[in-house]
Amino acid sequence: MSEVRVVILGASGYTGAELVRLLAGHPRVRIVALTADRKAGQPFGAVFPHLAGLDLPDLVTVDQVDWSAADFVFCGLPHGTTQEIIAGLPAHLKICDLSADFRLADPALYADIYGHPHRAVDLQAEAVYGLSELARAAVASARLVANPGCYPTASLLPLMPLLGRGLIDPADITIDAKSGVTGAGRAAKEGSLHAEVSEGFHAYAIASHRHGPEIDQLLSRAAGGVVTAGFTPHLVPMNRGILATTYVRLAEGVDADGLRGALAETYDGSPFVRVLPPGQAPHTRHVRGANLCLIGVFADRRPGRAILVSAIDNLVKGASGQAIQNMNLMLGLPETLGLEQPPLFP
Ligand SMILES: NC(=O)C1=CN([C@@H]2O[C@H](COP(=O)(O)OP(=O)(O)OC[C@H]3O[C@@H](n4cnc5c(N)ncnc54)[C@H](OP(=O)(O)O)[C@@H]3O)[C@@H](O)[C@H]2O)C=CC1
Ligand SMILES: CC(=O)N[C@@H](CCC(=O)OP(=O)(O)O)C(=O)O
Repeated sequence: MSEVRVVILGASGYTGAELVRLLAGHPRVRIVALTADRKAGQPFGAVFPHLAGLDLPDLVTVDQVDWSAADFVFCGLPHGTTQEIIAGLPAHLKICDLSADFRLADPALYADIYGHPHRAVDLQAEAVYGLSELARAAVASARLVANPGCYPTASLLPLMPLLGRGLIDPADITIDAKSGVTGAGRAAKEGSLHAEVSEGFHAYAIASHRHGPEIDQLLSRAAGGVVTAGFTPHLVPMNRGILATTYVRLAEGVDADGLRGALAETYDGSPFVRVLPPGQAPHTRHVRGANLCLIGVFADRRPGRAILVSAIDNLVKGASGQAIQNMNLMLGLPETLGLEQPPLFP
C-alpha cells in the first residue's frame, strides 16, 4: 500500500486534532474523512483554526463516511460509544482505538469498571493492547489495537520491564500521577472550567480511577501473577503533560543503578523512550508536543527502595502519537514515520 487512506472518528476533539497535526507530517498518509457529532457539517479549519491551512475534508457524521475509500481508522470517541461503532465497521479496515473500550481483556472486569456489559465481546477478545515498545510483534499482526490510556502509558513504560525481570517487589508499587487538563477532553465540563482548575491542584478518583485496573492488568501480565498497584491521579493547571512519580521496593541485591541499566537495555533501539542519566529528572515541558516518554531513576533515602519519574505528553505519547506509532507497526512502516518532531520548549 503506497498511500494509506485514513479516517479519523472524533476529529473535532483534542486527540483528533492532535492526530491531524501529526499526520500532516506523515509522508504515507492521506486523510479521507474526519467525523464529529455536534460539530458535523463544519469545515475542520473552522473548528481548529490553527490547522486551517491544511487541505482537509469537512467534518461529517460517522454514518456519512465512505468506508470503501479507506484503509485505516483512528477512533477518538468517548468510551462507551466506541464499541458499537467499531463493531459495525467493514472487515478490511485496520483500526486503532484511542478510547478505553477495548483495553480490558476480561468482560466481567470491563462491566464492573465501566458499569455496563461490553457490547462487542468478540472484538474485545481480539484487540491487542498497544503499548508500542513492549508489544511490537502483537501490534504488527493486529487488526484492532486498543491504544493505552495516558496514565497507564506513563506508568507502565518504567514498571513493566522491571517487573518482568524480577527487579522490584510486585506487592509494593505506588504511582502518584499528575495530568494536564486536556486529558479530560474538549467537551465542556464543570470540572474543566478555568476557575475550577487554575491556581490550585487536587487529587481525584482516589483509589477508584478506571486506569487503576488497566494498569494492574498489564503489571500482572509482566509479573506473571496478580499485581495491585497504588494509583492516585491529580489534575494540575497546565494544558498538556503527565508526570508519574512511582515508589518501588527493590528486590534483594538490586539498586537504583541496576533499575536504570535494565530500563536502558530494554529501550535501547526505542527512540521514543529515553532513560535519563543519574541525577536527571524529566519535566513535562521536556516532552510537550513530542511522542516521547522520559524516565528518571533515583535511589530513595529509605534503604531498599527507589523512585521512578516518568513524563509524557498525554495527547502525544499518551494518545495520538502512540496511535500513529501503532499504525506504523500495523502497516509494516518504519515506527517513527511522522513522529520525529522534537518537543516544543519552553
Ligand atoms: N485527551 C486525552 O489526553 C486522552 C484521551 N483518550 C481517549 O480518547 C478518546 C477521545 O478523547 P478526546 O479527544 O480527549 O475527547 P473529546 O471530548 O475532545 O472529543 C470527542 C470527540 O468525539 C465526538 N463525539 C462525541 N460523542 C459522540 C457520539 N455519540 N458519536 C460520534 N461522535 C461523538 C466529538 O464530536 P463533537 O465535538 O462534535 O461533539 C469529538 O469529536 C476518549 O475515549 C478519551 O478517553 C485517551 C488518551 C488520552
Ligand atoms: C485529566 C483527566 O480527566 N484525565 C482523564 C484520563 C484521560 C485518558 O487517557 O483516559 P481514557 O482514554 O481512558 O478515557 C481521566 O482522569 O478520566
